Amino acid sequence: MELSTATESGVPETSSHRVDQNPGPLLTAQFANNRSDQKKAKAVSDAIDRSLKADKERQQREGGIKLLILGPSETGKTTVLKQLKLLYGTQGLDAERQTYRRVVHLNVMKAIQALVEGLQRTNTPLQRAENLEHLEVMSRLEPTLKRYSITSIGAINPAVARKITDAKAETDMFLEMVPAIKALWEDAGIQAVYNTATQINVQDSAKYFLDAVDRIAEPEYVPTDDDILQARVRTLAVSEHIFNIDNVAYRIFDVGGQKSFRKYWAPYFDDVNAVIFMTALSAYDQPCEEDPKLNRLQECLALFNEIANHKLFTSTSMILFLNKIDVFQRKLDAGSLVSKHFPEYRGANDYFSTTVFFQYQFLQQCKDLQKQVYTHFTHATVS
Ligand SMILES: Nc1nc2c(ncn2[C@@H]2O[C@H](COP(=O)(O)OP(=O)(O)OP(=O)(O)O)[C@@H](O)[C@H]2O)c(=O)[nH]1
Ligand SMILES: [Mg+2]
Repeated sequence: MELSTATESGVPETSSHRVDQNPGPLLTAQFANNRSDQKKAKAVSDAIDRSLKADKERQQREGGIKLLILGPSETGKTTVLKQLKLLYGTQGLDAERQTYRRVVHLNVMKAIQALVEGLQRTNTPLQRAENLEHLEVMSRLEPTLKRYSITSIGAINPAVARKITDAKAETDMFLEMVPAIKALWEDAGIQAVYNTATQINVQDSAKYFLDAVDRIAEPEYVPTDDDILQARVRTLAVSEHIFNIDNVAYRIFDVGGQKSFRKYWAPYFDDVNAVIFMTALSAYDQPCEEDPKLNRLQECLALFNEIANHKLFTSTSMILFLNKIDVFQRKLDAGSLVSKHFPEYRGANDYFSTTVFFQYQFLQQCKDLQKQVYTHFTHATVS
């Protein structure tokens, strides 16, 4: 992963204080029964409180450092987790490699489908008339494709079992679509939609996968680490992952970022050492999927406001990843104006000025001026 560091990041060390003897509640009761010894009882009670606190700290220390990866959907939370698996996991991404074969197939089909939708919505003509028959193939397969959806990898999820009924049928469908996918992706009409229509909801990895269709369609195709980093699977449930880094256990939680899944985050907010808050800078010109009237980055700022000022995170380190800087740069290069979506921005439309502006927008959300927010500009799909 490429990190461009604005400030140094860090996770606080837990206290090394240890209380070995816990007086226990029985002792307190004995003292409390004797009125003249109330002072002593209070002292013991305080000792118990201190002891419980120390126990909690020890538990936390022995249970590892707890880190949450939070942020809206599609900002790269699971991608960061994959990077951690590559860096610190015992088997990298091998455990999920086979499952990702199907994910990649689906990603390719959904990418071309989104581009075809964009073509139709923007009334862009195809360059080659003979490609019209491929549009027909696409629309014929669309209802079937809608039924296929992988929403979590490795997790037992009844919804997944219902949706993915037949992996072979899915692969056959992909292979049947390959000629249409290739011809359409090479068509100048589709390329124009990809290059200019930033408003269409096509995934960031579309070009990566569509350029690689021949390799992906090979019978022995096995996804590479890069393929897995680029692949998109919506996270539904909160999942916990344990990494041992320099003999310290890190318990890292990945959550589903869509609005409807955020209600499941709160039970994990206790005793958190650090929060990595993910945001996709490239979303500055995109509407929210759940609420198209809302700008994605505005919605992300509001969510960061909630998290950074949450009462359970007063002493939690806040690490802010301003992610997808590659896509962000590409949009600026294509002439997409930040001021069109953030009218209060009056500066130049270059990378440096705009990133300073966005960083300030995020830091401004934090009401506690003493709170350190460690900021990084990231490109999470670089291996
Ligand atoms: N180009 C580019 N793509 C990225 C970057 N980070 C993540 N992606 C891609 O963005 C897509 C979404 O990433 P995820 O990690 O699944 O997003 P998420 O935040 O976990 O989303 P939810 O699970 O829905 O909450 C994937 O296809 C990733 O490969 C980046 O820095 N640059
Ligand atoms: Mg995810």
